[in-house]
Amino acid sequence: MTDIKICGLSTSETMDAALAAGATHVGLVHFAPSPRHVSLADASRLRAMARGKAKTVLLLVNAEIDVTAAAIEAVKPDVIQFHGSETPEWCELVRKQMGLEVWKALGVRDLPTLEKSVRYLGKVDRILFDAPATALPGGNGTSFDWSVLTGFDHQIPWGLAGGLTPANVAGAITQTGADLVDTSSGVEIAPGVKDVDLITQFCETALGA
Ligand SMILES: O=C(O)c1ccccc1NCC(=O)[C@H](O)[C@H](O)COP(=O)(O)O
Repeated sequence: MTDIKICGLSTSETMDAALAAGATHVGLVHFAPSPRHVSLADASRLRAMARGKAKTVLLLVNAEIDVTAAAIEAVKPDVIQFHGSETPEWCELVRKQMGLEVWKALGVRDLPTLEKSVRYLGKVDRILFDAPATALPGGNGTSFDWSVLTGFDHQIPWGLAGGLTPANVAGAITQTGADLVDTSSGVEIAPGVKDVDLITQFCETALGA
């Protein structure tokens, strides 16, 4: 069965919807320029709702070490997702020092980008293949050409992100064989405004694929 991450949750109502619909992972964005940014206090409150029901993924972008440590200490996520230009060495350091699951997002343009992921082998728990950064490092609602994934020798568990919606997620799973699908703007009615019905539809469709 494919794991499902609903990213960029910021309200109790939409967190409840994601948990009720069967999301395996819920994402909290702590990155001030994002319309989905949540404070550490709000992230901690939302994290408590998910405890024991889904894994909480805290998302940071090129954060300094003190900010990273403070965020992990405050929110106590199950997973930290790095969505900037964090190096394999940085990911490994955080994974060892903080003792939690570490994911690295990579914006995919072509096969060489996929090949870059191998540098993270043994240093992260999952690679998230996303569309390349545009206005924001992620959460832009754009897809990449999934055909580059065909035949690639994945050495690290991976997930698929970028422009996934209730309408295309089943096809994405069938085409790519992703172990995890991740959506943010595909379940929104405006940037940062999640919709309960779209969250439910996305999860139902992904679970049925
Ligand atoms: O969601 C954001 O606002 C965001 C901001 C900065 C870095 C990453 C961000 N999101 C990361 C995610 O994991 C998204 O779910 C992923 O990029 C897919 O987004 P979308 O194409 O909107 O479904």
